[in-house]
Amino acid sequence: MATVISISNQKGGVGKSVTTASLGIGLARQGKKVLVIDIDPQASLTISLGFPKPDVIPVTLATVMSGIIEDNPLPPTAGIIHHAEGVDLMPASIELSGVEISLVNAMSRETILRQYLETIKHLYDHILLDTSPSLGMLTVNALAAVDSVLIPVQAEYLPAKGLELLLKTIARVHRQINPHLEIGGILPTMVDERTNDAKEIIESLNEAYGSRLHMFSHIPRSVRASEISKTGKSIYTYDPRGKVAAAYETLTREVLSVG
Ligand SMILES: Nc1ncnc2c1ncn2[C@@H]1O[C@H](COP(=O)(O)OP(=O)(O)OP(=O)(O)O)[C@@H](O)[C@H]1O
Repeated sequence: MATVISISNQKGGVGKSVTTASLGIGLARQGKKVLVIDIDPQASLTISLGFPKPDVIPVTLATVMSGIIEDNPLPPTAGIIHHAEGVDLMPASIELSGVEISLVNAMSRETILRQYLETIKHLYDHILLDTSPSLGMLTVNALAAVDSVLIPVQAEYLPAKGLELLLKTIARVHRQINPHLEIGGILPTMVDERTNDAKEIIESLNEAYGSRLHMFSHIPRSVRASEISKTGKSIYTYDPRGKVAAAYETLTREVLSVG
């Protein structure tokens, strides 16, 4: 039965999609069966895994979730695409923003995604959810369905209030909808190792959260990593000897070691 992790932060551009793809493919390279699910209507994970036009994909997460909302579910594996580097992908498209609106009036609106995962969890070792930069109903659906949340934080500005808001939302979902929900930890991303600013931000993240949250080893910034979304490849094939590939391999080991 799969462990389910969401990669979440309502701040945009912090490395959620790159982390989901790199951790997912990292786990697949360790022989694990992995499904990555794109829960962002902007579909950046889908695009970065080599589908530049998500709106022409016939079955996406939007179709799957609509089926459950309308009480007419698709077969469990419908729409799942196999990526050349060993992971399965449930793609997103802009139609997901319509699903988010229809969720408002849906019965069991917080658990539609959880209902979907219950039908496919037995097929995988790990399921990773790439959430959108918001704390709306789609993200609540993700938090309601997962075992843990991994929080990428861009080590460029102090995250301060935004992170508190995310932690409060996680605490509320934990209390009201998903008592199994845990915080896996904070992942500092895009760390410019040459600057003192980045080191100071990692230190202040440690001071503020280190005593109550796990801090994963950081992911450095690299030009090669900023290029991968256009290639449809993972960092392991695009820049195999680079420091970002090595850092995501370390993250993969850290995630495996906590189960
Ligand atoms: N380690 C890195 N070094 C350099 N650039 C990176 C790195 N990781 C991600 N990027 C770049 O930063 C940008 C944002 O990354 P990504 O799309 O993963 O963030 P996101 O949090 O998923 O964004 P959104 O909130 O819009 O979904 C992308 O252009 C990506 O290529």
